[in-house]
Parts: sequence; C-alpha cells; structure tokens
Amino acid sequence: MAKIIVRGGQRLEGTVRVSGAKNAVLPILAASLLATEGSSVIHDVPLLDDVMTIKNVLASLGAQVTYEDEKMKIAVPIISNYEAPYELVRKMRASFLVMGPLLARIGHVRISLPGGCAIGTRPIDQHLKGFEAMGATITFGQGFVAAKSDGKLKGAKVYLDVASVGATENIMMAAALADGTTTIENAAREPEIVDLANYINAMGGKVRGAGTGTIRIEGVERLHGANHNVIPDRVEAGTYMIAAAITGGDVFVEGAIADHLAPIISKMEEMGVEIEENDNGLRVRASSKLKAVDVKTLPHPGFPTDMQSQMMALLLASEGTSVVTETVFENRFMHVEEFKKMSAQIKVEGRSAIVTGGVPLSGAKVTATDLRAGAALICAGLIADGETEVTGLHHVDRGYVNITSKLAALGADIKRVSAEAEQLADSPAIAEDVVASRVTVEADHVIITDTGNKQVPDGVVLTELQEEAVEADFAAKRDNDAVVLKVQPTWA
Ligand SMILES: CC(=O)N[C@H]1[C@@H](OP(=O)(O)OP(=O)(O)OC[C@H]2O[C@@H](n3ccc(=O)[nH]c3=O)[C@H](O)[C@@H]2O)O[C@H](CO)[C@@H](O)[C@@H]1O
Ligand SMILES: C=C(OP(=O)(O)O)C(=O)O
Repeated sequence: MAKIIVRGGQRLEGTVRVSGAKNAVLPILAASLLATEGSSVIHDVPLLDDVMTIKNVLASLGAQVTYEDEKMKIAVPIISNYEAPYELVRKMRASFLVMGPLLARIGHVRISLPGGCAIGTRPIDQHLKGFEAMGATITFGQGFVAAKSDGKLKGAKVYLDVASVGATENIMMAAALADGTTTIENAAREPEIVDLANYINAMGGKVRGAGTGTIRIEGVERLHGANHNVIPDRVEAGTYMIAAAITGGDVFVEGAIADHLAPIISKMEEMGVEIEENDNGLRVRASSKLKAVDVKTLPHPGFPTDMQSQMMALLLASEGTSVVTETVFENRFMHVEEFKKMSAQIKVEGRSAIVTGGVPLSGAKVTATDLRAGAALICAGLIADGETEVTGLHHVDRGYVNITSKLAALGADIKRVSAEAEQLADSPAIAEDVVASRVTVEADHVIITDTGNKQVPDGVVLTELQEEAVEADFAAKRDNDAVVLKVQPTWA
C-alpha cells in the first residue's frame, strides 16, 4: 500500500508554487465540449488524477484531447457519444459536469448516477431542476439519469435552493447555447465560477454577474475554442499556508490570490499568523503562540469546507478550545477519528467539533478519508512526535500535485513510498549494491541516494535514451549524494 511518511519537527521555510485549481479546471474542461469550431488551449492544468479522469471522459465523448507541460488542447468537432461511462463517473463526481454541455450541444445526455461519497450524500436535484426549467425532460433508470431536449434549450429563471457550485456551473454551461436568457438566482459565488464564466465568454459566450448571487447568461448561436489560464488553486494554497503556520515557519506561497483566500487569511490572522500580500503571492509567518478560534464553513465568501480539516490541524496546535462547525456537507468529520489516533483531543457533537488545542500530537498510522483529510493529516504529521504514516493516497492524488516533493523542498522530513518500492526493498532479487543505495520510487521518477553505484532496482525498465541520460547524470553527479532518475516505472 502506498504511503506518505512524515517525521515531525521541521520548521518550513522557502517558496512553494501553487498549481492550477482542480475545481476550476474540471468545469472548464467540461465546458470545452460546447465549442463546435476551433480548439481550446487551457494553460496551468495541474497533473492530477481528477484531471486525467475528466480528460478520459471527454475523449470517450469524442473530443480530441492532448496534455503536455500543464497545457491541455481540446477540439470537439463532433460529439460521438452522449453517455459518460460508469467507470469514469464512479471515480469522480465532477464527471457530472459534462451533463450541461452535452445537453446544450446535442440535446441528449445519459450519465451514471454518482451516488454519495465519504463527505455526504451530495444530491444533484438542483442541477436537474435547472435543466428542467430550461425545457429538458429528465428520466432515471438502471443507475443512470438521462436528460433530453426537443430542439434547443430555452432560457429560464432558475432559483437554487442551495447555492450549489456544481449546479451553478452545469446550468451556466447548458444556458450558454440556449435560446434566450437564463437567470440563476442564489448562484454560487466561488472564484471557480468566475473562472468558468471568463472561459465561456472567451469562447464567445455572454455570461454576466458571475461572482455575485445572480448570474445572467444570454444564449448564443455557437461557441468556439479559446485560450485560457486556470486560476491558482486556493485550497492548495491554503493547505501550504497551514503547513507553514503549524510548523512556526516562514513560507512564500507563490501564486496565491489574497482575494480568493480572504476567509482563510482572516481566520489565520485572528489566530496570530502574520500574512503579507505582495504582487505574486502571500508570505506566511508564525512566530508566536497561536490562539484558538471558532470556524464555521459556509459557501463562498464564507470559510470553505475544503479547508475545514486542514484548519482543524492548525487548531490542534493552538492554545485553547475551538469549535469547528461544518454546515456544507453532513459527514465531513471523518478525519476526526484519524486525528485522535495521533492523540488529538476532539469531540464531535452533531455538526460541530470541539477541538482542544495545545495537546502534543504523536505520530501514528492514519488513513486519508477524503483528499483534504489526507492533506490535514500530513499537516498534523509535520508537528507530531515521531513518524506519521498516511495511507489512502488515491484521495490525495485527486487534488494535490507533488505534495511530498513540495513539502520536502520547504524542509519537511517527508517521503512517499509506493507499494512497489516497499516490495523492491524487501526483494532478494535486488543486487546487493542496489540495496546499498536508498531507493525511493515516486509516481513518475526514482530517486537513488547514491552509495557509489548507478543501478536501478529490478522492475524499473529504462529505455535506451533514459539509460544514456542516467549515465550522463550519474557521471555529472557522482560526488553528490542523490541521483534523480526521470524514468517511467513499469507500474506507472
Ligand atoms: C469539483 C468541485 O468543484 N468540487 C467542489 C464543489 O462540489 P459540489 O459542486 O459537488 O458542491 P455543491 O456546492 O454542489 O454542494 C454544496 C451543498 O449543496 C448540496 N446540494 C448540491 C447540489 C444539489 O443538486 N443539491 C444539493 O442539495 C450538497 O449536498 C452540499 O451539501 O463545491 C463544494 C462546496 O464548496 C466543494 O467542497 C467541492 O470541492
Ligand atoms: C470535495 C472535494 O472535491 P470533489 O467535489 O471533487 O469531491 C474537494 O476538492 O475537497
């Protein structure tokens, strides 16, 4: 089982670059299905499992998609399929975001019901209510939901009962090609909604009011491909801000946008963390003891639920008692039991968790119950006594690009061990001189801490070119103590 191993006690220092936002890029890639002409080039697309899943969903619908160097090119001259496959929807709920674009473009879509997940039941009634208001007929059967429209969708007034991010996005995309104007009332106001609206407008769409509670979408005849830069990931940025503060560190979070992070900055400042904004990011320093504060999650611009568990980790390191209230998802306290394994004192009462700060944390074996819980456990591991082993990394890989190496570059004592690397380390088949090296196998590269040989473990296949590069690299770095081999392990 792959795991991240953190040894607590290192103060973080330096600069960390924020990747493109997962929650912005997923709807943006789905919206690319709306363009009948030209191709789109999306920049700052993070290398995440969720991004690969949506890429596969788009390809399964007929899109031509390529991805290289954080750049995704998409052209969809024709849609060859109206059904998003179960295998992909099952992996990621956001696959549901192709529903609006498909309905708008070809008037027909069938998609496997995503079901509940660890953090809550997550119904889709508001998405469907919007499509119905625009004239679509909705049917259910065999675990699927289908939407059909006779002719074009019609602009409509939609009032959302909850300010759902996904429903706002899906309805916005469906409305972009509808006949007439659609108004979404009680729309979600998250920065990712604004990013999606900017992309639709760059494609030739007419979306106004994104970022406020009322969005107006005037349908247009057709949309074309466009260039777009995805906004930086505010949740990833917030996670590194917490990692910096929890270790009493001094970290520059490059790319973080203060406006997107306002509720997080404000809570952290209340605790005594110093946050300085400059042109290209935020400097986060924590030099004094942190104060306990109460936190309540709310739709934007309230405190984001996606930062609740990481904030809880920081509260564990503060002086005093805090109350954390989760109002967005009904079951987003699964990390509490994991924190308790690290000696944390937390009591859950309904939708609130009472957190006793200042109790020393001890390293333990813990499991990421969702992607943010995984990040929060890693943050707690940074200050725990001894070693913390975090498993359940498939969650973390959905939303964090290279979290291990980003934290290690800031000085954390952290490494990722793949299941295969563990097996390799135990394998008698590995030559003695390889065993003498320390081998860490990451998703797409192998690090050998050199003890004077350049062999790679059995099971790692090098192409001829890679072998040459290894020779050259090795010769150049013989005096250093680590050789990084950029190879594709056979299991990747
Ligand atoms: C890919 C993506 O962008 N995911 C984010 C998005 O998820 P997602 O878009 O799924 O979250 P929503 O904003 O839709 O959900 C908010 C609340 O509304 C409820 N609801 C939602 C839709 C609906 O039709 N009916 C209904 O009752 C949900 O159960 C939940 O309690 O916003 C969440 C809330 O900020 C974040 O935690 C997720 O990281
Ligand atoms: C809950 C999250 O994502 P998703 O909506 O994709 O499950 C998240 O990003 O924390």
